[in-house]
Amino acid sequence: MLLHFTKMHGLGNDFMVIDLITQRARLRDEQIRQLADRRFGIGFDQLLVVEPPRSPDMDFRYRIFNADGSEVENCGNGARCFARFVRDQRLTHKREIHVETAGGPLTLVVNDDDQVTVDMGTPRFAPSDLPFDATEDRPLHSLEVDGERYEIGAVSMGNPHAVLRVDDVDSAPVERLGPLIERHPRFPRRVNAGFMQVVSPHEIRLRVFERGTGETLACGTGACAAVASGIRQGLLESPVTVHLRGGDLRIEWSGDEAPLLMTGPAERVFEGRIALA
Ligand SMILES: N[C@@H](CCC[C@H](N)C(=O)O)C(=O)O
Repeated sequence: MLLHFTKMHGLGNDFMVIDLITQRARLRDEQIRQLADRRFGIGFDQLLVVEPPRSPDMDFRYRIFNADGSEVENCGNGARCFARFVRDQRLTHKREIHVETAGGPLTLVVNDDDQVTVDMGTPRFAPSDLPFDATEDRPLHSLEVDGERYEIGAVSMGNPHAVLRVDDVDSAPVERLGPLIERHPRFPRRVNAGFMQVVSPHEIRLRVFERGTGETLACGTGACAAVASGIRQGLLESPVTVHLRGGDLRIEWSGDEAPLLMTGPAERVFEGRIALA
């Protein structure tokens, strides 16, 4: 069968987006890995799937798969692309869109300048929310990696994040530590590893080694988690501009139970049809 797809990106974090409301398909893990391959397939960091909602209060169900085929709870850059996709495909005309994800409900708002603001919900720090093997909920946890001790913030944005503060993201050992943190035994479902450089209370630089994908040019939930961890540690104040290798995001969070808002662009690159085996 031929499956219609759209290739999109949010700050260079790239996606294959498929509409499973007007089309039918069931993708196996190995098919997702093959489609994600940048030489033998289409190439993407995540596959985003649009489905009908299960709850009548929601507009869509939004499912996310990493390049390794694993299904995950949330994807921030993907959420902005999702909003743009459902409007471009005329699946909705709404500017405020409510979606179900495996990590909880999200509200996506398409602004007049076509940037998208996502209400990402409230950051969670309890170790059991990630999950993370630790007895206390603390701003920083000591983690031994490759014989060295690091202080990390543990944050759930629906999906799990470990945030490590570094002096300079350009020289940070992302390629070496990223995979070790991702698969650290204290994170039983693996984790996304963020490397945050604080530039000022309102500005950070960030690189993220993503669970199931590797380092990406930008990670939306990673940006939210880094800012939430930085605010909790008293290093940052809302709003915060996050400089990622693919561009900038604006994050606002007034703390405690307040929702965290992420604003940034969403771009369509091309459309195509692919034969599924
Ligand atoms: N790129 C995403 C995050 C995608 C999921 C992540 N790799 C995970 O496994 O949790 C973003 O923009 O948030």
